[in-house]
Amino acid sequence: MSDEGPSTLENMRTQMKRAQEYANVTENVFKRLKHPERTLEVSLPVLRDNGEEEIFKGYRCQFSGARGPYKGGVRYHPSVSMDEVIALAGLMSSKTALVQLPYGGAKGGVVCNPKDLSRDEMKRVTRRYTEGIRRMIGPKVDIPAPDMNTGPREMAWMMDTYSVYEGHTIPESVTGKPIDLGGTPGRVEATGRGVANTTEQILEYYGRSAEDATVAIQGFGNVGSWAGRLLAERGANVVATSDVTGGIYNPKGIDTREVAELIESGGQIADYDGDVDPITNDELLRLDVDVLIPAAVSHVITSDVAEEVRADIIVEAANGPTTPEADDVLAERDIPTVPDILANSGGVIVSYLEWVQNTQEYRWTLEEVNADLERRMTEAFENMMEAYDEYETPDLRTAAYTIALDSQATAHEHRGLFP
Ligand SMILES: NC(=O)C1=CN([C@@H]2O[C@H](COP(=O)(O)OP(=O)(O)OC[C@H]3O[C@@H](n4cnc5c(N)ncnc54)[C@H](OP(=O)(O)O)[C@@H]3O)[C@@H](O)[C@H]2O)C=CC1
Ligand SMILES: O=C(O)CCC(=O)C(=O)O
Repeated sequence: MSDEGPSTLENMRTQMKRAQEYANVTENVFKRLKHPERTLEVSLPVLRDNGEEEIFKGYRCQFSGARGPYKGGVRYHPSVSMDEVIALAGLMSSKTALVQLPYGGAKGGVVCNPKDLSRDEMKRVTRRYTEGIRRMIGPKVDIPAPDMNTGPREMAWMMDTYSVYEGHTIPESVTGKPIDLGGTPGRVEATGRGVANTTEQILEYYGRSAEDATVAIQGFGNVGSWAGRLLAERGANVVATSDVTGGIYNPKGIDTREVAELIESGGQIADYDGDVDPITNDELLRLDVDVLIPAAVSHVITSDVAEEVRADIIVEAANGPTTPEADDVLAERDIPTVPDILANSGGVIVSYLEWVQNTQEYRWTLEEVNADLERRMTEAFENMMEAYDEYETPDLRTAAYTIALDSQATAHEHRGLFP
Protein backbone atom coordinates (compact mmCIF):
# COMPACT_ATOMS: atom_id res chain seq x y z
CA MET A 1 0.00 0.00 0.00
CA SER A 2 1.26 3.48 -0.77
CA ASP A 3 1.52 6.49 1.51
CA GLU A 4 0.51 8.80 -1.32
CA GLY A 5 -1.96 11.54 -0.57
CA PRO A 6 -5.35 11.54 1.05
CA SER A 7 -7.26 8.73 2.71
CA THR A 8 -9.35 6.07 1.00
CA LEU A 9 -12.43 8.06 1.99
CA GLU A 10 -11.15 11.31 0.47
CA ASN A 11 -10.24 9.43 -2.71
CA MET A 12 -13.73 7.93 -2.92
CA ARG A 13 -15.29 11.38 -2.48
CA THR A 14 -13.04 12.89 -5.16
CA GLN A 15 -13.95 10.14 -7.60
CA MET A 16 -17.65 10.66 -6.84
CA LYS A 17 -17.32 14.45 -7.16
CA ARG A 18 -15.92 14.07 -10.68
CA ALA A 19 -19.23 12.50 -11.74
CA GLN A 20 -21.37 15.24 -10.19
CA GLU A 21 -21.14 17.50 -13.22
CA TYR A 22 -22.58 14.76 -15.48
CA ALA A 23 -25.21 13.41 -13.07
CA ASN A 24 -28.64 14.81 -12.37
CA VAL A 25 -27.99 15.32 -8.67
CA THR A 26 -28.68 18.35 -6.51
CA GLU A 27 -26.05 19.78 -4.18
CA ASN A 28 -28.08 18.64 -1.14
CA VAL A 29 -28.28 15.04 -2.29
CA PHE A 30 -24.59 15.10 -3.21
CA LYS A 31 -23.72 16.36 0.26
CA ARG A 32 -25.83 13.57 1.75
CA LEU A 33 -24.02 10.97 -0.36
CA LYS A 34 -20.61 12.14 0.83
CA HIS A 35 -21.27 11.14 4.43
CA PRO A 36 -22.26 7.85 6.03
CA GLU A 37 -25.68 7.55 7.63
CA ARG A 38 -24.43 5.54 10.60
CA THR A 39 -21.22 4.09 12.01
CA LEU A 40 -20.48 1.84 14.96
CA GLU A 41 -17.19 1.03 16.65
CA VAL A 42 -17.10 -2.01 18.90
CA SER A 43 -14.55 -3.26 21.36
CA LEU A 44 -14.23 -7.04 21.36
CA PRO A 45 -12.71 -8.87 24.34
CA VAL A 46 -11.52 -12.22 23.02
CA LEU A 47 -9.85 -15.07 24.88
CA ARG A 48 -6.61 -16.08 23.14
CA ASP A 49 -5.54 -19.73 23.14
CA ASN A 50 -2.75 -18.85 25.61
CA GLY A 51 -5.35 -17.89 28.23
CA GLU A 52 -4.87 -14.11 27.88
CA GLU A 53 -7.66 -11.75 26.90
CA GLU A 54 -7.08 -9.38 23.99
CA ILE A 55 -9.27 -6.47 22.95
CA PHE A 56 -9.91 -6.22 19.21
CA LYS A 57 -11.52 -3.26 17.50
CA GLY A 58 -14.39 -3.74 15.05
CA TYR A 59 -16.45 -1.42 12.85
CA ARG A 60 -19.64 -1.40 10.83
CA CYS A 61 -20.70 1.48 8.62
CA GLN A 62 -24.11 1.91 6.98
CA PHE A 63 -23.38 4.44 4.29
CA SER A 64 -26.62 4.87 2.37
CA GLY A 65 -29.96 3.10 2.73
CA ALA A 66 -32.02 5.16 0.30
CA ARG A 67 -32.22 2.34 -2.26
CA GLY A 68 -32.85 -0.56 0.13
CA PRO A 69 -31.33 -2.57 2.98
CA TYR A 70 -27.63 -1.89 3.62
CA LYS A 71 -25.33 -4.53 2.11
CA GLY A 72 -21.61 -5.17 2.26
CA GLY A 73 -18.79 -7.41 3.34
CA VAL A 74 -16.72 -7.83 6.48
CA ARG A 75 -12.93 -7.48 6.26
CA TYR A 76 -10.37 -8.89 8.71
CA HIS A 77 -7.02 -7.15 8.23
CA PRO A 78 -4.43 -5.31 10.36
CA SER A 79 -4.96 -2.09 8.34
CA VAL A 80 -8.76 -1.90 8.87
CA SER A 81 -9.81 1.55 10.14
CA MET A 82 -13.05 3.48 10.49
CA ASP A 83 -12.00 5.73 7.60
CA GLU A 84 -11.42 2.73 5.34
CA VAL A 85 -14.66 1.03 6.37
CA ILE A 86 -16.65 4.22 5.62
CA ALA A 87 -14.99 4.53 2.21
CA LEU A 88 -15.67 0.87 1.38
CA ALA A 89 -19.30 1.30 2.51
CA GLY A 90 -19.57 4.32 0.19
CA LEU A 91 -18.20 2.21 -2.66
CA MET A 92 -20.83 -0.44 -1.86
CA SER A 93 -23.63 2.19 -2.13
CA SER A 94 -22.39 3.19 -5.59
CA LYS A 95 -21.86 -0.44 -6.62
CA THR A 96 -25.38 -1.61 -5.75
CA ALA A 97 -26.80 1.46 -7.52
CA LEU A 98 -24.69 0.90 -10.66
CA VAL A 99 -25.69 -2.76 -11.01
CA GLN A 100 -29.29 -2.01 -9.99
CA LEU A 101 -29.61 -4.18 -6.93
CA PRO A 102 -32.33 -3.13 -4.43
CA TYR A 103 -29.77 -2.39 -1.73
CA GLY A 104 -27.86 0.43 -0.12
CA GLY A 105 -24.25 0.10 0.96
CA ALA A 106 -22.45 -0.97 4.13
CA LYS A 107 -19.11 -2.44 5.18
CA GLY A 108 -17.55 -3.85 8.31
CA GLY A 109 -14.19 -4.92 9.57
CA VAL A 110 -12.10 -6.11 12.46
CA VAL A 111 -8.53 -4.94 13.06
CA CYS A 112 -6.68 -8.24 13.31
CA ASN A 113 -4.18 -10.39 11.49
CA PRO A 114 -5.91 -13.69 10.67
CA LYS A 115 -2.48 -15.26 10.05
CA ASP A 116 -1.80 -14.89 13.80
CA LEU A 117 -5.14 -16.37 14.90
CA SER A 118 -6.05 -20.04 15.30
CA ARG A 119 -9.38 -21.35 14.02
CA ASP A 120 -10.86 -21.15 17.53
CA GLU A 121 -9.63 -17.58 17.97
CA MET A 122 -11.12 -16.61 14.59
CA LYS A 123 -14.42 -18.12 15.74
CA ARG A 124 -14.36 -16.18 19.02
CA VAL A 125 -13.49 -12.92 17.21
CA THR A 126 -16.31 -13.50 14.72
CA ARG A 127 -18.89 -14.31 17.39
CA ARG A 128 -17.91 -11.29 19.50
CA TYR A 129 -17.98 -9.04 16.45
CA THR A 130 -21.43 -10.31 15.46
CA GLU A 131 -22.70 -9.78 19.02
CA GLY A 132 -21.24 -6.27 18.91
CA ILE A 133 -23.00 -5.23 15.70
CA ARG A 134 -26.08 -7.46 16.15
CA ARG A 135 -28.56 -4.67 16.85
CA MET A 136 -27.44 -2.88 13.70
CA ILE A 137 -27.80 -5.77 11.23
CA GLY A 138 -30.66 -8.05 10.16
CA PRO A 139 -32.12 -9.64 7.02
CA LYS A 140 -34.21 -6.59 6.13
CA VAL A 141 -31.81 -4.01 7.57
CA ASP A 142 -28.16 -4.73 6.82
CA ILE A 143 -26.83 -8.02 5.45
CA PRO A 144 -23.10 -8.82 5.94
CA ALA A 145 -21.05 -10.91 3.48
CA PRO A 146 -17.40 -11.92 2.89
CA ASP A 147 -14.54 -9.57 2.05
CA MET A 148 -10.77 -9.89 2.63
CA ASN A 149 -9.87 -12.80 4.93
CA THR A 150 -13.46 -13.85 5.53
CA GLY A 151 -15.41 -16.53 3.69
CA PRO A 152 -18.13 -19.18 4.10
CA ARG A 153 -16.73 -20.34 7.46
CA GLU A 154 -16.95 -16.88 9.06
CA MET A 155 -20.34 -16.21 7.44
CA ALA A 156 -21.65 -19.46 8.98
CA TRP A 157 -20.47 -18.32 12.44
CA MET A 158 -22.02 -14.88 11.92
CA MET A 159 -25.35 -16.36 10.82
CA ASP A 160 -25.32 -18.79 13.75
CA THR A 161 -24.54 -16.07 16.33
CA TYR A 162 -27.21 -13.74 14.93
CA SER A 163 -29.78 -16.57 14.81
CA VAL A 164 -29.07 -17.70 18.40
CA TYR A 165 -30.03 -14.23 19.67
CA GLU A 166 -33.17 -14.15 17.51
CA GLY A 167 -34.23 -17.61 18.71
CA HIS A 168 -34.49 -19.25 15.26
CA THR A 169 -32.33 -19.80 12.18
CA ILE A 170 -32.32 -16.84 9.82
CA PRO A 171 -30.25 -17.78 6.75
CA GLU A 172 -31.07 -14.51 4.95
CA SER A 173 -29.29 -12.50 7.70
CA VAL A 174 -25.88 -13.13 6.05
CA THR A 175 -24.74 -14.08 2.52
CA GLY A 176 -21.71 -16.02 1.35
CA LYS A 177 -22.60 -18.93 3.64
CA PRO A 178 -21.67 -22.57 3.04
CA ILE A 179 -24.16 -24.25 0.69
CA ASP A 180 -25.54 -26.57 3.40
CA LEU A 181 -26.52 -23.52 5.46
CA GLY A 182 -28.42 -21.80 2.67
CA GLY A 183 -25.45 -20.50 0.70
CA THR A 184 -25.81 -20.43 -3.04
CA PRO A 185 -23.72 -22.36 -5.53
CA GLY A 186 -21.40 -19.91 -7.27
CA ARG A 187 -20.94 -17.30 -4.49
CA VAL A 188 -17.37 -18.35 -3.62
CA GLU A 189 -16.12 -17.76 -7.16
CA ALA A 190 -18.68 -15.03 -8.06
CA THR A 191 -16.43 -11.98 -7.68
CA GLY A 192 -13.63 -13.60 -9.69
CA ARG A 193 -16.13 -14.81 -12.30
CA GLY A 194 -17.46 -11.27 -12.65
CA VAL A 195 -13.89 -9.96 -13.04
CA ALA A 196 -13.22 -12.57 -15.75
CA ASN A 197 -16.49 -11.69 -17.56
CA THR A 198 -15.68 -7.98 -17.41
CA THR A 199 -12.14 -8.57 -18.68
CA GLU A 200 -13.56 -10.41 -21.69
CA GLN A 201 -16.07 -7.63 -22.31
CA ILE A 202 -13.59 -4.77 -22.20
CA LEU A 203 -11.18 -6.68 -24.45
CA GLU A 204 -14.01 -7.30 -26.92
CA TYR A 205 -15.03 -3.63 -26.75
CA TYR A 206 -11.54 -2.78 -28.00
CA GLY A 207 -11.73 -5.44 -30.73
CA ARG A 208 -9.57 -7.95 -28.89
CA SER A 209 -10.15 -11.31 -27.21
CA ALA A 210 -9.31 -13.02 -23.93
CA GLU A 211 -7.77 -15.87 -25.95
CA ASP A 212 -3.98 -15.52 -25.54
CA ALA A 213 -4.29 -12.15 -23.75
CA THR A 214 -1.49 -11.81 -21.19
CA VAL A 215 -2.70 -11.03 -17.68
CA ALA A 216 -0.95 -10.01 -14.42
CA ILE A 217 -2.92 -10.36 -11.20
CA GLN A 218 -1.85 -8.70 -7.94
CA GLY A 219 -3.27 -10.76 -5.06
CA PHE A 220 -4.16 -14.44 -5.38
CA GLY A 221 -6.80 -14.81 -2.68
CA ASN A 222 -10.47 -15.52 -3.29
CA VAL A 223 -11.00 -12.91 -6.02
CA GLY A 224 -7.60 -12.97 -7.73
CA SER A 225 -7.32 -16.75 -7.85
CA TRP A 226 -10.81 -17.30 -9.27
CA ALA A 227 -10.38 -14.51 -11.82
CA GLY A 228 -7.05 -16.13 -12.81
CA ARG A 229 -8.42 -19.67 -13.09
CA LEU A 230 -11.50 -18.60 -15.04
CA LEU A 231 -9.50 -16.38 -17.41
CA ALA A 232 -7.06 -19.24 -17.99
CA GLU A 233 -10.02 -21.49 -18.83
CA ARG A 234 -11.01 -18.92 -21.46
CA GLY A 235 -7.59 -19.09 -23.08
CA ALA A 236 -5.88 -16.14 -21.39
CA ASN A 237 -2.24 -16.42 -20.39
CA VAL A 238 -1.83 -15.48 -16.72
CA VAL A 239 1.87 -14.59 -16.62
CA ALA A 240 2.20 -13.20 -13.08
CA THR A 241 0.58 -13.16 -9.68
CA SER A 242 1.46 -12.32 -6.08
CA ASP A 243 0.48 -12.24 -2.45
CA VAL A 244 1.81 -10.20 0.44
CA THR A 245 5.12 -12.14 0.29
CA GLY A 246 5.82 -11.09 -3.32
CA GLY A 247 5.12 -12.34 -6.82
CA ILE A 248 5.96 -14.92 -9.47
CA TYR A 249 6.40 -14.42 -13.21
CA ASN A 250 6.71 -16.57 -16.29
CA PRO A 251 6.09 -14.87 -19.68
CA LYS A 252 4.92 -18.26 -21.05
CA GLY A 253 2.23 -18.48 -18.35
CA ILE A 254 1.81 -19.92 -14.88
CA ASP A 255 -0.38 -22.83 -13.84
CA THR A 256 -3.16 -21.00 -12.01
CA ARG A 257 -4.77 -24.20 -10.72
CA GLU A 258 -1.53 -25.43 -9.22
CA VAL A 259 -0.86 -22.07 -7.54
CA ALA A 260 -4.46 -21.94 -6.26
CA GLU A 261 -4.06 -25.42 -4.75
CA LEU A 262 -0.90 -24.28 -2.98
CA ILE A 263 -2.65 -21.23 -1.51
CA GLU A 264 -5.77 -23.22 -0.55
CA SER A 265 -3.61 -25.72 1.31
CA GLY A 266 -2.17 -22.88 3.42
CA GLY A 267 0.94 -22.06 1.36
CA GLN A 268 2.23 -18.70 0.17
CA ILE A 269 3.26 -17.56 -3.29
CA ALA A 270 6.90 -17.48 -2.14
CA ASP A 271 6.69 -21.28 -1.59
CA TYR A 272 5.72 -22.01 -5.20
CA ASP A 273 8.43 -24.10 -6.84
CA GLY A 274 7.11 -24.22 -10.44
CA ASP A 275 8.87 -22.76 -13.50
CA VAL A 276 8.69 -19.08 -12.43
CA ASP A 277 10.92 -16.13 -11.54
CA PRO A 278 10.33 -14.13 -8.36
CA ILE A 279 9.18 -10.52 -8.80
CA THR A 280 8.07 -7.85 -6.37
CA ASN A 281 4.53 -6.50 -6.16
CA ASP A 282 5.82 -3.20 -7.57
CA GLU A 283 7.37 -4.94 -10.56
CA LEU A 284 4.14 -6.86 -11.19
CA LEU A 285 2.20 -3.60 -11.53
CA ARG A 286 4.65 -2.44 -14.22
CA LEU A 287 4.72 -5.61 -16.36
CA ASP A 288 4.20 -5.35 -20.10
CA VAL A 289 0.88 -7.25 -20.32
CA ASP A 290 -2.47 -6.86 -22.05
CA VAL A 291 -4.44 -6.71 -18.79
CA LEU A 292 -3.42 -5.74 -15.25
CA ILE A 293 -5.79 -6.90 -12.48
CA PRO A 294 -5.15 -5.45 -9.01
CA ALA A 295 -6.95 -7.91 -6.69
CA ALA A 296 -5.54 -7.12 -3.25
CA VAL A 297 -5.51 -3.82 -1.35
CA SER A 298 -6.33 -0.14 -1.97
CA HIS A 299 -4.11 2.65 -3.37
CA VAL A 300 -1.55 0.47 -5.12
CA ILE A 301 -1.82 2.34 -8.41
CA THR A 302 -0.55 5.78 -7.48
CA SER A 303 0.31 8.50 -10.00
CA ASP A 304 3.94 7.31 -10.00
CA VAL A 305 2.93 3.74 -10.74
CA ALA A 306 0.39 4.93 -13.34
CA GLU A 307 3.20 6.72 -15.23
CA GLU A 308 4.99 3.39 -15.55
CA VAL A 309 2.10 0.96 -16.11
CA ARG A 310 2.71 -0.95 -19.34
CA ALA A 311 -0.60 -2.83 -19.43
CA ASP A 312 -3.07 -1.84 -22.16
CA ILE A 313 -6.10 -2.21 -19.88
CA ILE A 314 -6.68 -2.29 -16.10
CA VAL A 315 -9.57 -4.21 -14.52
CA GLU A 316 -10.06 -3.36 -10.83
CA ALA A 317 -10.88 -6.50 -8.89
CA ALA A 318 -9.85 -4.89 -5.56
CA ASN A 319 -11.80 -2.07 -3.97
CA GLY A 320 -10.12 1.32 -4.42
CA PRO A 321 -6.79 0.22 -5.97
CA THR A 322 -6.34 3.44 -8.02
CA THR A 323 -5.94 6.97 -6.64
CA PRO A 324 -7.71 9.91 -8.36
CA GLU A 325 -4.29 11.31 -9.39
CA ALA A 326 -3.48 7.98 -11.00
CA ASP A 327 -6.86 8.06 -12.80
CA ASP A 328 -5.77 11.34 -14.42
CA VAL A 329 -2.46 9.87 -15.55
CA LEU A 330 -4.13 6.72 -16.92
CA ALA A 331 -6.74 8.79 -18.81
CA GLU A 332 -3.95 10.97 -20.23
CA ARG A 333 -2.08 7.83 -21.29
CA ASP A 334 -5.23 6.28 -22.80
CA ILE A 335 -5.20 3.24 -20.55
CA PRO A 336 -8.84 2.26 -19.91
CA THR A 337 -9.55 1.26 -16.31
CA VAL A 338 -12.72 -0.71 -15.55
CA PRO A 339 -13.67 0.59 -12.10
CA ASP A 340 -14.07 -1.55 -9.00
CA ILE A 341 -17.76 -0.71 -8.62
CA LEU A 342 -18.43 -2.59 -11.86
CA ALA A 343 -15.56 -5.07 -12.15
CA ASN A 344 -15.93 -6.64 -8.69
CA SER A 345 -19.74 -6.41 -8.46
CA GLY A 346 -20.15 -10.14 -9.16
CA GLY A 347 -19.82 -10.86 -5.44
CA VAL A 348 -22.66 -8.66 -4.30
CA ILE A 349 -24.80 -9.69 -7.27
CA VAL A 350 -24.60 -13.37 -6.27
CA SER A 351 -25.04 -12.37 -2.61
CA TYR A 352 -28.30 -10.76 -3.71
CA LEU A 353 -29.31 -13.99 -5.47
CA GLU A 354 -28.49 -15.94 -2.29
CA TRP A 355 -30.59 -13.57 -0.19
CA VAL A 356 -33.53 -13.82 -2.62
CA GLN A 357 -33.33 -17.64 -2.53
CA ASN A 358 -33.17 -17.63 1.29
CA THR A 359 -36.21 -15.38 1.60
CA GLN A 360 -38.12 -17.76 -0.73
CA GLU A 361 -36.67 -20.90 0.88
CA TYR A 362 -35.68 -22.05 -2.59
CA ARG A 363 -32.41 -23.03 -4.28
CA TRP A 364 -31.29 -22.26 -7.82
CA THR A 365 -28.78 -24.32 -9.79
CA LEU A 366 -25.23 -23.13 -10.41
CA GLU A 367 -26.13 -22.62 -14.08
CA GLU A 368 -29.06 -20.35 -13.15
CA VAL A 369 -26.91 -18.33 -10.75
CA ASN A 370 -24.08 -17.90 -13.27
CA ALA A 371 -26.48 -16.95 -16.08
CA ASP A 372 -28.15 -14.31 -13.91
CA LEU A 373 -24.74 -12.96 -12.81
CA GLU A 374 -23.57 -12.68 -16.41
CA ARG A 375 -26.79 -11.01 -17.58
CA ARG A 376 -26.68 -8.38 -14.84
CA MET A 377 -22.98 -7.60 -15.32
CA THR A 378 -23.29 -7.39 -19.10
CA GLU A 379 -26.16 -4.94 -18.75
CA ALA A 380 -24.21 -2.82 -16.26
CA PHE A 381 -21.14 -2.88 -18.53
CA GLU A 382 -23.21 -1.77 -21.53
CA ASN A 383 -24.84 1.01 -19.48
CA MET A 384 -21.40 2.25 -18.39
CA MET A 385 -20.06 2.27 -21.96
CA GLU A 386 -23.18 4.12 -23.16
CA ALA A 387 -22.74 6.76 -20.44
CA TYR A 388 -19.05 7.03 -21.36
CA ASP A 389 -19.94 7.72 -25.01
CA GLU A 390 -22.95 9.94 -24.30
CA TYR A 391 -21.44 12.20 -21.62
CA GLU A 392 -17.86 11.96 -22.90
CA THR A 393 -16.61 11.48 -19.35
CA PRO A 394 -12.83 11.52 -18.92
CA ASP A 395 -12.76 7.86 -17.89
CA LEU A 396 -14.91 4.79 -17.27
CA ARG A 397 -15.02 5.37 -13.51
CA THR A 398 -16.68 8.76 -13.96
CA ALA A 399 -19.23 7.18 -16.32
CA ALA A 400 -19.98 4.44 -13.77
CA TYR A 401 -20.33 6.95 -10.91
CA THR A 402 -22.61 9.13 -13.03
CA ILE A 403 -25.08 6.24 -13.33
CA ALA A 404 -24.72 5.37 -9.63
CA LEU A 405 -25.26 8.98 -8.52
CA ASP A 406 -28.30 9.38 -10.78
CA SER A 407 -29.89 6.25 -9.36
CA GLN A 408 -29.23 7.27 -5.75
CA ALA A 409 -30.47 10.81 -6.39
CA THR A 410 -33.68 9.47 -7.93
CA ALA A 411 -34.24 7.26 -4.87
CA HIS A 412 -33.82 10.30 -2.59
CA GLU A 413 -36.24 12.27 -4.73
CA HIS A 414 -38.93 9.55 -4.77
CA ARG A 415 -38.67 9.20 -1.00
CA GLY A 416 -39.15 12.95 -0.64
CA LEU A 417 -35.90 13.30 1.29
CA PHE A 418 -34.93 16.56 -0.38
CA PRO A 419 -37.90 18.46 -1.78
N1 LIG B 1 -14.40 -11.55 -1.47
C1 LIG B 1 -15.28 -10.88 -2.21
O1 LIG B 1 -16.34 -11.41 -2.55
C2 LIG B 1 -14.99 -9.50 -2.67
C3 LIG B 1 -13.75 -8.91 -2.53
N2 LIG B 1 -13.50 -7.68 -3.10
C4 LIG B 1 -12.19 -7.05 -2.99
O2 LIG B 1 -11.20 -7.86 -3.62
C5 LIG B 1 -9.94 -7.68 -2.95
C6 LIG B 1 -9.41 -9.04 -2.53
O3 LIG B 1 -10.37 -9.67 -1.68
P1 LIG B 1 -10.35 -11.23 -1.40
O4 LIG B 1 -9.81 -11.93 -2.57
O5 LIG B 1 -11.68 -11.58 -0.87
O6 LIG B 1 -9.31 -11.30 -0.20
P2 LIG B 1 -8.37 -12.50 0.22
O7 LIG B 1 -8.02 -12.22 1.63
O8 LIG B 1 -8.96 -13.80 -0.14
O9 LIG B 1 -7.07 -12.29 -0.71
C7 LIG B 1 -6.32 -11.12 -0.69
C8 LIG B 1 -5.06 -11.33 -1.51
O10 LIG B 1 -4.31 -10.11 -1.54
C9 LIG B 1 -2.99 -10.37 -1.01
N3 LIG B 1 -2.46 -9.19 -0.34
C10 LIG B 1 -2.78 -8.69 0.88
N4 LIG B 1 -2.08 -7.59 1.14
C11 LIG B 1 -1.28 -7.40 0.06
C12 LIG B 1 -0.33 -6.42 -0.27
N5 LIG B 1 -0.04 -5.42 0.56
N6 LIG B 1 0.31 -6.52 -1.48
C13 LIG B 1 0.02 -7.54 -2.31
N7 LIG B 1 -0.90 -8.49 -2.06
C14 LIG B 1 -1.52 -8.41 -0.88
C15 LIG B 1 -3.20 -11.52 -0.04
O11 LIG B 1 -1.97 -12.12 0.27
P3 LIG B 1 -1.81 -12.89 1.68
O12 LIG B 1 -2.79 -14.03 1.62
O13 LIG B 1 -0.38 -13.29 1.66
O14 LIG B 1 -2.15 -11.89 2.75
C16 LIG B 1 -4.14 -12.39 -0.89
O15 LIG B 1 -3.42 -13.03 -1.92
C17 LIG B 1 -10.21 -6.72 -1.78
O16 LIG B 1 -9.93 -5.41 -2.19
C18 LIG B 1 -11.72 -6.87 -1.56
O17 LIG B 1 -12.32 -5.74 -0.96
C19 LIG B 1 -14.47 -7.01 -3.80
C20 LIG B 1 -15.71 -7.54 -3.96
C21 LIG B 1 -16.10 -8.78 -3.33
O1 LIG C 1 -21.41 -9.82 -1.21
C1 LIG C 1 -21.67 -8.76 -0.66
O2 LIG C 1 -22.76 -8.50 -0.16
C2 LIG C 1 -20.63 -7.66 -0.54
C3 LIG C 1 -19.29 -7.95 -1.17
C4 LIG C 1 -18.37 -6.81 -0.90
O3 LIG C 1 -18.04 -6.54 0.24
C5 LIG C 1 -17.90 -5.97 -2.00
O4 LIG C 1 -18.46 -6.02 -3.10
O5 LIG C 1 -16.95 -5.18 -1.79
